[in-house]
Amino acid sequence: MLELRGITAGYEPREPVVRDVSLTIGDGEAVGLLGPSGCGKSTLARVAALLHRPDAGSVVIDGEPARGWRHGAPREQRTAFGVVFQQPRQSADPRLRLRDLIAEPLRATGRRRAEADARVGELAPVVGLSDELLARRPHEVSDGQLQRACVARALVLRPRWLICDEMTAMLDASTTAALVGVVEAYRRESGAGLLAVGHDAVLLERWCDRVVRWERSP
Ligand SMILES: Nc1ncnc2c1ncn2[C@@H]1O[C@H](COP(=O)(O)OP(=O)(O)OP(=O)(O)O)[C@@H](O)[C@H]1O
Repeated sequence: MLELRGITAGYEPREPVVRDVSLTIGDGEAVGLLGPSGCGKSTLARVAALLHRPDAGSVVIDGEPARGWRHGAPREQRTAFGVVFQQPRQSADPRLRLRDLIAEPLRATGRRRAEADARVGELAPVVGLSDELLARRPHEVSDGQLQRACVARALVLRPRWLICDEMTAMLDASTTAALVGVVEAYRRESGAGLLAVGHDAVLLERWCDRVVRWERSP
């Protein structure tokens, strides 16, 4: 179970964008978070993935409170999360070929080249990337192709939890369907839970077991 308990968070301690929000995601559950632009959904998603330290409240992962944030989080907690953001170009190192971008979390956690190559070889067809695309750098591929690589990168360590922050906002209908299908296939096989943030009520209602709606900044 992933629990967000009484989270207050933002960028100015005196003006939090998220105030005292609690949300629980059960094992294997898919929860959608809908709300207007600027209400703090991405901020909460980043707190859930241990990427943003809240001003108050706690994140409890399978009964254990988060023991740090970003690189200060212990590896086993940090790597329990796979995260996909809206803008693949902002989260992709422009120097890396797609195959290295997907393998980045494996290299960062000290896995050998052969293991990384094998895992990338397994994931590339799942997300629909050919060998030729894997050899390209981000500026040589479309946003949809880059987002396919970012989804593979999010799955590469076999996370227990997926946090998808407007993962499909920039994508056409067929790439959206393909990537939601990839996430769902992974969840069926692994039992991972999901927090999917977005604006598209139709998509989230179809995708998730439960949708939480924020009307305005809580
Ligand atoms: N790095 C930052 N520094 C300062 N303020 C920020 C930062 N990131 C977001 N904000 C502000 O925090 C508020 C909430 O932003 P957030 O991105 O969490 O909202 P959101 O609901 O995800 O919006 P959207 O749907 O448009 O992505 C906004 O007013 C935004 O301007």
